[in-house]
Amino acid sequence: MISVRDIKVVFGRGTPLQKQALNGVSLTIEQGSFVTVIGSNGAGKSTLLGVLAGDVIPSEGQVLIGKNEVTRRSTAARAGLVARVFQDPLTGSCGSLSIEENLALAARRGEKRGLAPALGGKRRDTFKERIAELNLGLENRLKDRMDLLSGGQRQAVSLVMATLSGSEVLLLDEHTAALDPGMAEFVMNLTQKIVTERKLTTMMVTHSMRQALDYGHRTIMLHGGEIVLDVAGDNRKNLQVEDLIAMFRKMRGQTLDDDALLIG
Ligand SMILES: Nc1ncnc2c1ncn2[C@@H]1O[C@H](COP(=O)(O)OP(=O)(O)OP(=O)(O)O)[C@@H](O)[C@H]1O
Repeated sequence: MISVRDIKVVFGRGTPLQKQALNGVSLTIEQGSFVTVIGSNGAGKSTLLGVLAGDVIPSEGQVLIGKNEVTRRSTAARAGLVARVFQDPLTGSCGSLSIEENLALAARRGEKRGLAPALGGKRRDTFKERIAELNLGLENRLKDRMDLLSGGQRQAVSLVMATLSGSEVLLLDEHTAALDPGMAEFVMNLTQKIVTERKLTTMMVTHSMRQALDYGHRTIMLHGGEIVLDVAGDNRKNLQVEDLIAMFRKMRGQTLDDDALLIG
């Protein structure tokens, strides 16, 4: 479960560039619920993920992950609670380490022990099984360096890594935006499968209105650091991509020139 209460974030306080990125955001996401997050550029989406991951410490408000109050805990201190997959396939895994070394590190996230014991025979078998489930043939390449993989393969492995330490919260920051459409769909279907099987409480930021409505249980829209739309159930089922685009237009008070991008 994730619960944020009246979160306020101000960047560059007291400078001419002062920016209120989040302005009193409150949100509760039940255990196992998958929420998609949309909003125009600068709406505060990444800042909200940062508040949950620990990159951004809010000036006001409270963040709870499960029963843990983590508002002021560093990213490292909450690493065992929260897993994250980024837009750039090169972020979040280490290119110069092998696939299995990356998996071993991910399995030990939030712990202090070294790498060596993490790569014992039993662990290796588990990694092999988990990677084989991707059906990408990577189970025979566990000793290959991570930077030999394509962007899509790397995101698929990153998703497996995100589930290895037992974190119950998964944060996805436009994790398919850099992939070609076919690979993006593969990674999205994989995401849905992993989230459902492992009952992960998930928040996914996307610029694709289609993805926002097709995946998950609930959609929120941020604008100007505030939640301006929060839909689930039948209300969400009845919502069309065109409705979301119309809301974007209304919020921005202008015609979008990148509708095609948003629909994709
Ligand atoms: N570290 C920072 N220092 C100063 N301003 C920041 C910082 N991070 C974000 N901002 C500002 O806060 C606002 C919200 O940014 P944020 O990155 O959360 O938006 P976003 O909705 O993720 O946008 P995008 O879709 O463009 O990624 C923006 O005006 C941004 O310029």
